[in-house]
Amino acid sequence: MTLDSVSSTLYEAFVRKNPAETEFHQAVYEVLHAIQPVLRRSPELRDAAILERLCEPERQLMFRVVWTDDSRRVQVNRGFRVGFNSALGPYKGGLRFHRDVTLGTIKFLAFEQIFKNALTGLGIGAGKGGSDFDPTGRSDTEIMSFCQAFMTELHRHIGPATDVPAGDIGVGSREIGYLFGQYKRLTNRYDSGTLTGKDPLLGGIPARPEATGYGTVYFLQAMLAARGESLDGYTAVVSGSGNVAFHAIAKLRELGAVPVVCSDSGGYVHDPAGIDLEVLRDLKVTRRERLSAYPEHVPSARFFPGEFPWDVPCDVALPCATQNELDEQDALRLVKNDVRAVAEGANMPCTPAAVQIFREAGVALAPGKAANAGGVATSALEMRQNAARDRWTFDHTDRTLRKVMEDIHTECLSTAEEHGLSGDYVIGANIAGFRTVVAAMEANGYI
Ligand SMILES: NC(=O)C1=CN([C@@H]2O[C@H](COP(=O)(O)OP(=O)(O)OC[C@H]3O[C@@H](n4cnc5c(N)ncnc54)[C@H](O)[C@@H]3O)[C@@H](O)[C@H]2O)C=CC1
Ligand SMILES: O=C(O)CCC(=O)C(=O)O
Repeated sequence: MTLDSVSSTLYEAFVRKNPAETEFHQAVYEVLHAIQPVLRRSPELRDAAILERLCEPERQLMFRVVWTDDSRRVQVNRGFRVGFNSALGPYKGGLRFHRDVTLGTIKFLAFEQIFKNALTGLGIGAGKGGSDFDPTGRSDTEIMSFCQAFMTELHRHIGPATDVPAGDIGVGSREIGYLFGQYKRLTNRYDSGTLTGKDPLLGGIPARPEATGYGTVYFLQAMLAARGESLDGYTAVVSGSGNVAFHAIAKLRELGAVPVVCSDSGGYVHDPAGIDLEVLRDLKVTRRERLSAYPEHVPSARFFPGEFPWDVPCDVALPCATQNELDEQDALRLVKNDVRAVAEGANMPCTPAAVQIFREAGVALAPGKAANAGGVATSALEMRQNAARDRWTFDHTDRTLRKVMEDIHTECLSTAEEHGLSGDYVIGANIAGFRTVVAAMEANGYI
């Protein structure tokens, strides 16, 4: 994947300006590469420095988070919130709590969110935040203490019309509840539109926990249908066992596929009979344990410590854990095993070399910014529900989500076709998202 000389000069300047933020560089490079045909057709975009604007966050917050652990020791973490682009609406995107989080991680995630949120068509700008706080092994009171300290600083910068955070890795409805409670205490504002992914008791929309995983599978289903195939009887390999992976596995089973693998940072489990959802829920959701305990409950399953699952033969692969978890060698293994389609439930899980292998092999590849857009889309529906003081049902939300995902699929497909790259969803998603956000920036008077 090479850039033309103008984009290449721009990219080099961008890297100099954002040193050492390699994930951010990777995300920007993919977009620059994908939109080259648009820039060739519309050279005026270069004159308006549209790419320089797009790659520079509108605002970046970095703050100290001080909290006390259960043994009364003072802990200091770093908090982040990046508002990347507000052309389409309030900043929208999740919070990630993970020990590896840096400003560069948050910038990459917020940048991806620009195009993803544009694809939903739901009037949301792009943001992302988080902390290098490591929730592993922390008690419930420690999680609450951290969330309250984090919100003590963040509350000044967010609001239902400004910036609406939600969950991501390490942040689920429990954490959103603690964050929201503190937000209300500090602001004296009790309307529920400032955070999404809330428990329905606090104003959350039903099906938000399911939405990212379900949406990824709806996209995958549409992609297979466009090739005259279906999920029925297909073997699936899913990485991760968190929010996205769990609900992707559930939907795959419902649609007749057999998901035989899931994983966590300790390794992967292979269950040839199909992952048992009740066992998985009990281990990962209820008891927050390691996946290595799965074979204690399902003796026919095997756990592979320290390994990635991509050499298990499958028809469809769904990387749903984290960025760059599937590399060139993994892609070659999947292609050798005749994988039909790959759907990115996670953000940027395939390395650029892996993406290239899938492209050359003609494997249908759904990029995260399209495939996992169901989560943020359903968050936008939650904002709509909250603003109208309404209550949606699970079925209504799920039907709307499915339609949003089918529409995104159609837009990616037709955009790729328009540029002579039929079936290339990476090009289709990037160009379609880019066109929408740039049109909005232009309509706003190029802010
Ligand atoms: N929660 C949401 O609604 C959305 C999440 N995503 C993306 O989906 C991915 C998963 O997020 P969630 O399921 O929400 O998080 P989660 O915290 O519920 O689960 C994360 C999973 O990834 C695994 N994991 C984390 N770091 C890892 C590493 N370094 N190596 C191997 N496995 C690792 C964890 O063990 C866990 O199974 C992330 O890339 C996130 O950005 C994308 C769109 C929306
Ligand atoms: O629901 C949201 O606002 C955030 C979802 C998210 O963080 C993502 O799409 O990666």
